[in-house]
Amino acid sequence: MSSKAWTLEPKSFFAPLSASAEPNAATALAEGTAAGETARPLGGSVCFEQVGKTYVSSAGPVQALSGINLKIPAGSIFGIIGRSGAGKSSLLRTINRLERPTEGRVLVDGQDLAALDEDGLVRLRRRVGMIFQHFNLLSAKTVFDNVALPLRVAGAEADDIEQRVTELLALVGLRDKHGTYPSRLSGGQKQRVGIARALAHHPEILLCDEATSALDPETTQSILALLRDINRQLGLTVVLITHEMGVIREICDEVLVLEKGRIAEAGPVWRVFGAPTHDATRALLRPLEHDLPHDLLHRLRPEPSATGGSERVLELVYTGQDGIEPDFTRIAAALGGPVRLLHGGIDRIQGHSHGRLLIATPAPRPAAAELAALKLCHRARELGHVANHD
Ligand SMILES: Nc1ncnc2c1ncn2[C@@H]1O[C@H](COP(=O)(O)OP(=O)(O)OP(=O)(O)O)[C@@H](O)[C@H]1O
Repeated sequence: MSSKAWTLEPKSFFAPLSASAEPNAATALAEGTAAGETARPLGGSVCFEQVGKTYVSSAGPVQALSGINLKIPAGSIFGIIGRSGAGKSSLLRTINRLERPTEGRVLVDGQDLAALDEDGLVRLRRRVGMIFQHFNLLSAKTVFDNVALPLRVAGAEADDIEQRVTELLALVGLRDKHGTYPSRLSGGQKQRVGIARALAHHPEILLCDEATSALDPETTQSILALLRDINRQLGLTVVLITHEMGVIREICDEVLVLEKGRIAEAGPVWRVFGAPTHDATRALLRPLEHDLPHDLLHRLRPEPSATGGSERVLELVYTGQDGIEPDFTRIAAALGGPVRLLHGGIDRIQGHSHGRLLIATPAPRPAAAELAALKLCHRARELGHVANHD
């Protein structure tokens, strides 16, 4: 569990993940905070009590959440996973009341969000920052103005805005980008601006909706490093949705698995990932089971992309028996479509082919087992899907 204390942890703690441009920039803000502000009372816990959410759509009611009872401890990094449509965003968005539950209650530090009036809602949104997959920056405004926006809306003085934005840009490693427009930034830099903007009002909770899904693996690592530094140094609760199980394994303390709007299982990551008890969790964890190259693991999803354009990833194993050899012409013919070799290798041992190949194909059929039945390999299985524009 993350420490909620304001004491700074040893720098070496950050070493493995500190890939940000200014790796321990969070320290600067924490130190600045300690000098310039009074420490806040510790906060940032979230409690869901029997939460349900039913949307009314033209096609009829859609039950997105049902019977959610859960506590997110203050100061933790909490992951929410589940298949597409499981209710992850609906649940996350109840924490800043972008969605209102149709049943039950959501409490932030014991305060029932349903009871908030308009002023209370404004205060809540300052306590709960949010970052998004596509960053949601204003393209006609500079980095400085994007980060300053929530402070301006709140009526802050120009000097205070200048000081806070400068602190925030140092925190996220973008000191030299004040006057740059978003179109001139990389994806990782845009997300850093999004993080700085979300932290403008010293929130106690940071909600992250697929915050690294649009980023390459290396940039993902640097954003995760930043989120973890922020969590450790500022004591902020981080609640994140991701399709990338590696992200959960890397930085989360606890994880919730949602399945069809209900809790499949929840608990410390070591326990849920170490001994999953629900089929939905096992399906989500399948990509982690394989010894895959890092970039491929990062892109692998348990299901095809909802918007189309993804390829199946198949593992073909050769054990040297029966003279079976990798034959791409026959494999492509069996799949009825093109095949890309992603990874793998074959050794020749006393004239027999041994090894493993990972291939990608847009062909939805046949099932992996049929490739073995056709003697195109000894064993085959489907590992998941990758978007072919990745
Ligand atoms: N505004 C809405 N009106 C009607 N139905 C909705 C609305 N928002 C979400 N839903 C439905 O509620 C269910 C849960 O959606 P939600 O976006 O919370 O799932 P999710 O797990 O975040 O999915 P994804 O991973 O694809 O983003 C889905 O069936 C979705 O179609």
